[in-house]
Amino acid sequence: MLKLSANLSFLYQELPFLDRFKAAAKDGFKGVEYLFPYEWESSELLSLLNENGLQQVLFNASAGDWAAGEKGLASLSGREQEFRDSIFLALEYATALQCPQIHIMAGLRDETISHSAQLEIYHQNLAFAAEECAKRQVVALIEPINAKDMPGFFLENISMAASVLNIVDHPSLRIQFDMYHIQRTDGDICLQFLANADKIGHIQIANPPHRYEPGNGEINYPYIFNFLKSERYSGWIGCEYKPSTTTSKTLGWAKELLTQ
Ligand SMILES: O=C(O)C(=O)[C@H](O)CO
Ligand SMILES: [Mg+2]
Repeated sequence: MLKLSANLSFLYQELPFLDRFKAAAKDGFKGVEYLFPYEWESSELLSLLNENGLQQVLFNASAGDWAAGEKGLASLSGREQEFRDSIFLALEYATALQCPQIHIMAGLRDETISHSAQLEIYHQNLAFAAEECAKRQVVALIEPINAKDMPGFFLENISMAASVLNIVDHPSLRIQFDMYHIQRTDGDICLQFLANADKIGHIQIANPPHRYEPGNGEINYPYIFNFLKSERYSGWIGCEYKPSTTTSKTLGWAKELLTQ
């Protein structure tokens, strides 16, 4: 059976953040994910998870100065210590929230150094993060993000993510396969999934062109869900979409999956 997680940074934005846990549980979600937990105490977040019978599925390691446009630290020259500190902090939260995976964003291409030099930094930082994650039974995830939404993002497509995993070669490092980004960058969602199935740790969904809910856009999600069932995908599927109306009204497509 497919397991859906509510991404609370995207869904239920009609509510204050801490109220979104209850709303997600009321709609039938058993898991939640979101961008960053760091402005709240982990004890407060843990109480909300427990009160609402929810599992924390994923959150991101700090991505640098997000408000100033930074998109991760993992490939940035001269930021190695900050990167390591971001992993230690993420792992403290992951342990407290019993969260099995963290997403580590690559950062933007730095044109002041060569691509290969930046790639080498990325590999080394990910090897460090994977090793630290393994000590806590946490999986580190990397996600290719489409260049139309995030120009200059260093990890630009699924084949680059696969090649990074081949080089770093650590069992605690896997791909966050966001179908919205895959569709906008490469297409061939099912074939890309099959080619990389052994490397995929987490899936996220939204429907192009507007990043709306599955039932509203160009990807045929009923076909994709049947495909994932036939492939016996057993990880979580994060609903990381922009609801086209209030969130609960966009969940018609998920009724069967949320009531199982
Ligand atoms: O935007 C996405 O698709 C993500 O999953 C990141 O965590 C945030 O940019
Ligand atoms: Mg995503």
